[in-house]
Amino acid sequence: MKNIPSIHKSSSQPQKLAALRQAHQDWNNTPDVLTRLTRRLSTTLSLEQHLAILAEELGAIVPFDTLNYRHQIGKQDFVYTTGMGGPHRCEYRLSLEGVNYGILVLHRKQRFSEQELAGVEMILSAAICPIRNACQFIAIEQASLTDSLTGIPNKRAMVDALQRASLLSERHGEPYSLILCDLDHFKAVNDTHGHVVGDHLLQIAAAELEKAVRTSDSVYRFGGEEFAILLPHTPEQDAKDVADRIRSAIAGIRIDAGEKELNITTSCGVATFLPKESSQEWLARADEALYRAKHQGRNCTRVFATIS
Ligand SMILES: Nc1nc2c(ncn2[C@@H]2O[C@H](COP(=O)(O)OP(=O)(O)OP(=O)(O)O)[C@@H](O)[C@H]2O)c(=O)[nH]1
Repeated sequence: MKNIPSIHKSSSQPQKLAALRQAHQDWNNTPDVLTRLTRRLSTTLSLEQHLAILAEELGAIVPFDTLNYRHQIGKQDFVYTTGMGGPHRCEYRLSLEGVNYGILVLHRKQRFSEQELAGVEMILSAAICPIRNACQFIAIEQASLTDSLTGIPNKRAMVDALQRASLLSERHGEPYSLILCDLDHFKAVNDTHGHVVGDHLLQIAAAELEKAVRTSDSVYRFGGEEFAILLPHTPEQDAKDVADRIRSAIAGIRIDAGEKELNITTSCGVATFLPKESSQEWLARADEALYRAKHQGRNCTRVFATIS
C-alpha cells in the first residue's frame, strides 16, 4: 500500500488562513486592472462577453472610439464591433504559440501615443489566454453540432433548429416545412461496393442536397443514410416541390464504381408545422410520411397533409 503523507498541523496555519483571507479580499476589491480583467474574463466562456469586458477595461485606460475584432472559427466568421470608427488605428494579430486567435483593431480621432500602444499590448497579453479558450469553446461547440463524415450539421443541431423553428412558426404564423429524406437500399451499396464507396456517396449526397435548396434552408444529417431539410417560410406544396427536386438531384448522382456506374434514389417525407404541436410531433409526422414513401415503392415523396 502506498504511504500517504500526513498533513501536519502547525502553528502557522491560522496565519496562512488569515493571509489567504486577505489575499482573497484584495483579489476581489483590487484596483489592479490586469487582475480585475483576468478575473472577469474567467467568469465566462462566451467570446462576445470576453470582448465586451476587454473593451470596457481597455477603454478605461486607453480611450478609443471603435474596437473591431474578427476571427474565422471553422465555418463561422466571428465579428464583434463597438463604436463608430475614427481615422487613427492600431491593429493587433492575437496569437498564442503560433496559432492565430483573431485580429483586433482600435480606431479613434487622436493618434495613439507610444505609451498608450504599450498599454494596449499589456492588456491584450493578459487577455489572450482567455480569448484562446473562448475561441476553442466555439470550435468544440461547432464540432459537437457537425457530422464528421459529411461536414453538414448533425442530428443534435437539427433538434435544436426544429425547436427554434416551431417557436418562430407559432409566433409569426409563418409556414415552416420539414423534409426527411432517406437513401433507398443503401445497405446494398455498402454490401456491394464497400463502406468506403458508401461513405463517398453520403458525402456527395449531402453536397447535392445543399446545392438543391435555398441558402435560407438548412440540411442536416439525421442518421446513417437519412437527411433532414428545414425550410423556413415554405408551405406544404412548395416543400413537396423541393422534395421532388431533391429526389432528382440525388438520382442524378453518378459514381464510378468499377465495372458500372453507381446511382441511387431517395424517398422523402414532408410535414409542415401545425400550430400547437411540439417539434417532436412535427418530426414524427415527417417520419410517418417518409415511412409511407418507403412502403409505397420508394423513390417518391409523401406528404403528411395538414388538411384532411
Ligand atoms: N458507408 C456508410 N454506411 C452507413 C453509415 N451509416 C449507416 N450506414 C448504413 O446504411 C445502411 C442502412 O440500411 P437500412 O436501414 O437497411 O436501409 P436501406 O438499405 O437504405 O433500405 P431502405 O431505407 O428501406 O430503402 C446500413 O447498412 C448501415 O450500415 C455511414 O456513415 N457510412
